[in-house]
Amino acid sequence: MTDALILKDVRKIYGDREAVKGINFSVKEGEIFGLIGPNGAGKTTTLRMICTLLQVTDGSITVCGHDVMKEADEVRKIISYLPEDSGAYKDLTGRQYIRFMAAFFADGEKFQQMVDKGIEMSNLGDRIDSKVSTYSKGMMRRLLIARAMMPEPRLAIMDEITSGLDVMNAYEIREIVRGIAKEGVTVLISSHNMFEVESLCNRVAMINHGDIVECGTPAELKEKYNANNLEEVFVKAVRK
Ligand SMILES: Nc1ncnc2c1ncn2[C@@H]1O[C@H](COP(=O)(O)OP(=O)(O)OP(=O)(O)O)[C@@H](O)[C@H]1O
Repeated sequence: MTDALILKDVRKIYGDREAVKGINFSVKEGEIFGLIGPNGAGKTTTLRMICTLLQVTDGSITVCGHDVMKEADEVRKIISYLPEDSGAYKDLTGRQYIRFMAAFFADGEKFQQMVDKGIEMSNLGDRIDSKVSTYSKGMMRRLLIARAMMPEPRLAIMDEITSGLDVMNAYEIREIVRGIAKEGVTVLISSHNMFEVESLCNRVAMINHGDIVECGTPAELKEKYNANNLEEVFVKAVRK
């Protein structure tokens, strides 16, 4: 398997604060990879650098062979990013929102294909014609994931996709993410919920205070630390 994403010695400095301290990890094509760590660890900063939304202070990031600094336009064509706090225009219906967003990417037949795919993926049934302002958090998240997947990215990046959702909705979103990966899309998620990541991700990198403290499959890490779950691994790894 080739690497869809490679980070080499990546640093981010905000003013006098070093938020990301020279991190290294790579994500293989078709993997679901989790970047996990507590609040303020540097997850969002890392995702935003990968998405070309933040300048990298030092080091390099390559997405499917393209350098995020030197080939930002190429990178933007092959990724999608779903920020944690993203929303949709509340006065539009789900269908209108999907059509509005698809128009940025395509026209003619391709536009219609994109809209059909988005509507199917959102799985909103009749509610696709209700105003977004009437959607539950779970429905909103499904609509946003559908929007993010419409342009068929090679790398889908999602920040805390299940935060604020109840058990059923979070379960459903994880199923959608598994489906996306089955279609061959590489998925990078961030989360502070270590239990959810364990069941969803092929591999994880644990980040704490801007440093990667561990990286591997959940099974490898649990064995290495003789731990029952990733939360225990994390606690043991940061105490090393
Ligand atoms: N624009 C900014 N200016 C200055 N410091 C920032 C800025 N954005 C983030 N930081 C700091 O960088 C560090 C990493 O923040 P980041 O948001 O990347 O963490 P995170 O792991 O995503 O946390 P959370 O789970 O709370 O979203 C924190 O100490 C944060 O306060």
